[in-house]
Amino acid sequence: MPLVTATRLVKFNAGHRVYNPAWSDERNSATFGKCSNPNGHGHNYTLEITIEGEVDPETGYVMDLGELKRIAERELVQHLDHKNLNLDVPFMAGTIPTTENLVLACWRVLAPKVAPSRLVRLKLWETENHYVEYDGR
Ligand SMILES: Nc1nc2c(c(=O)[nH]1)N=C([C@H](O)[C@H](O)COP(=O)(O)OP(=O)(O)OP(=O)(O)O)CN2
Repeated sequence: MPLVTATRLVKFNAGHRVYNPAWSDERNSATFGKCSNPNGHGHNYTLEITIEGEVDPETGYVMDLGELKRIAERELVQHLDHKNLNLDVPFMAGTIPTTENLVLACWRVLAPKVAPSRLVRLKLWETENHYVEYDGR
């Protein structure tokens, strides 16, 4: 059977301070620049979620993208939206809240929830100018 991918976007906004707590303020500032501002800053994030599977002959769907939206909102968005990524989000605890660490955390949370489809790619936009991608490797 052919495998088809399907993608759903979800959006959330969140604040963070990008810094390594084991470092001095000077080293954080030299490494992370304005992103290490002690009072934080915020972003409007867009997460592109791509799943893969066989097309169900009865529905014509790989997976209902409305159902994928509901899963993503329940598992991710409600925990991230209007939150401080350094303080409020249990699945980000102990990590520097970079886009890379956030996409890895989103993968760990979401991958087990989309069966029998398979999560094959997450693309996370932090600003309109940059994004990271992860495919589970
Ligand atoms: N590899 C990464 N690099 C950077 C990350 C990251 O998560 N991974 N994050 C940041 C900061 O969070 C920063 O807030 C990004 O904002 P900004 O520099 O304003 O980003 P833009 O690309 O939109 O703006 P430009 O003016 O075009 O730089 C930095 N680096």
